[in-house]
Amino acid sequence: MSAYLNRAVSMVAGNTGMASSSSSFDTNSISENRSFANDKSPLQIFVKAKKRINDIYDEINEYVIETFHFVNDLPHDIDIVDKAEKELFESYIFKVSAIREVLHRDHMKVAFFGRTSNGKSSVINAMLKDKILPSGIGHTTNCFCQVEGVDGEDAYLVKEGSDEKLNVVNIKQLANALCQEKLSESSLVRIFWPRERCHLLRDDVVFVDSPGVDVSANLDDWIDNHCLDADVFVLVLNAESTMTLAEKSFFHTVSKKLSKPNVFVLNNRWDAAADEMEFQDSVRTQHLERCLDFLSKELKVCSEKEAAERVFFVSAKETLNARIFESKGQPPHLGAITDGFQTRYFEFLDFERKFEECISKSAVKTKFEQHSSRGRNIGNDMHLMLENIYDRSNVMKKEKGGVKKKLTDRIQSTESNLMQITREMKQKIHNMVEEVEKKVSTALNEEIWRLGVLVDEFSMPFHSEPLVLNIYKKELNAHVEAGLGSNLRARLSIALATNIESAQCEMTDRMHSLISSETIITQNKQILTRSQPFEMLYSLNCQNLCSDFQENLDFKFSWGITSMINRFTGKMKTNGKQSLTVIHRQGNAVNYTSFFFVIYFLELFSLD
Ligand SMILES: Nc1nc2c(ncn2[C@@H]2O[C@H](COP(=O)(O)OP(=O)(O)OP(=O)(O)O)[C@@H](O)[C@H]2O)c(=O)[nH]1
Repeated sequence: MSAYLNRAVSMVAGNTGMASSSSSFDTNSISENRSFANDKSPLQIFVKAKKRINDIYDEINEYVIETFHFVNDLPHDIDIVDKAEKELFESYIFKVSAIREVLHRDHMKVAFFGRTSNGKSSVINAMLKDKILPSGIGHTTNCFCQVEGVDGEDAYLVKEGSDEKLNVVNIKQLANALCQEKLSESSLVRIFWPRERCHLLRDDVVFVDSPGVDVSANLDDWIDNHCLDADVFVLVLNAESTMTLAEKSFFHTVSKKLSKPNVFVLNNRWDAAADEMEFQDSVRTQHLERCLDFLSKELKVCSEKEAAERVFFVSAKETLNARIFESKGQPPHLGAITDGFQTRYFEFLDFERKFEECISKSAVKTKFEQHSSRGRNIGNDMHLMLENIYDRSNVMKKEKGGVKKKLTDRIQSTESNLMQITREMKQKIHNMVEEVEKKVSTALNEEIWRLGVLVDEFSMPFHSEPLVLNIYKKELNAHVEAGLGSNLRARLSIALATNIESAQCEMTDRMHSLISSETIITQNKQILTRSQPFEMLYSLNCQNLCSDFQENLDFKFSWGITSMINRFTGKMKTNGKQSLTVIHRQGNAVNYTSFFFVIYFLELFSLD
């Protein structure tokens, strides 16, 4: 009672209280309240929270998608993230998108219950400031009607199980549409009303009107289908009578299914009490006490103090009338039915403000608390997973760093060893070349000394005829070339081949020591195929060597005998332009030729 008095005093301060006449109606206070309803409405708590949580979820969505793509795009050969983890990251994308969808649809829901004709539809219409739902004497609401805001100018309704949008131009049409259909009591008709016509719809409040609780035994179904997501319940009572068992038992069931539902009680038709002014206070006290007891002691949904802020005495019909006049630019008190309109009207405004505060806070809590904790959990889970991945990649980085260092060190040591081996091998090759040169030179020298034998073996008959002589020379050259070649091959090939093979083996062994055994196995085949048998080729081409030789069958040699002896003994350097001494000798031409060859070859292959 005291709460009521405080409320009444605060609302009508400066006026004559409940008995004030409709003519002294304070229009300034009303417009103040109206602007409050629009701009500073407690519903903004929900509206802002919804915007904020949607923004947060947009960010979470970006984060989740970006993370998934990052994880998914990691090279497959890098074993940091396994398949299960990738799938988990992907699952967060679906989770977040599902939550975002729910969030976009989230609204504040208020459901109205009470006996038939108590004025449920009238209360909703008064709150929406328009005759949206049909109301009248008798059972007018035959199913659940949900009024929700929609963008645009056109109102329409959608029946349960259908996507068809039925145009609704006016209330009569809506009433007809609802009556024509044989709808079950617990079915739902959704009425979409332009949200700009009412701030409650604009701010995402959804109203649910119900058939009278006295006309159905299916209360459980009603609760399951229409009440579980409701943020606020309004019990609309008829102030002309007392609360019935049906009304009480419905809310008992609600409070069993939902933990501490927010229940407001409207003692509607309070205008009727004005007809019996002398009993008004006592009736009010009686109703109030019963309602407070019902909320705090029977349902136990709130304390007695809180309950005092949830019980109101209003006239929905009057409020609706006032608002309709107001919307036409006329004074609201024209809608008054009886005396005390201003008090009842303010009490209705007070109900609306408390209702808005309650529904806004409750919806933020019930709708967004869960989503925000889910968002936090998703963020935390992903953070944890990414940290694990980060730790793993750090370990891997360390390992790879170690391997890289080992390899770099190995490359450096291999490079320096390779340079060392290359140097040594170059030296070895150089030595071998020198040795080969020496051996070839020695062998060639010896063979040249033995040229006489080769020439002696040449048995072609000699003739001084120039033509025959040319053929003779050619054959002799070929004979010497073949003989010298085969002699050199016999003397040098094996020794040189052995030498080269051992050098090759040494080189291969030393190269093997530089590379790992596995690499050797894979490379061995190639190395083997590359090692061809060593073969020596002696290309003497006597024909060319002797091309500048002009025989003189008169045997007029220009070298002196001493210098020739010096030449044979190697004491004398030759430049191919020695003075010649003439020797005259008749006899065996073969011997002369032989002699000549020896001298000539000695001059050619002189190693000086
Ligand atoms: N005097 C007076 N009449 C009211 C008030 N509220 C509603 N009525 C009238 O009561 C009748 C029933 O109102 P409704 O709003 O249809 O009641 P309801 O609870 O929705 O009824 P159902 O839809 O049948 O369950 C209508 O004729 C209204 O004009 C009020 O505050 N004062």
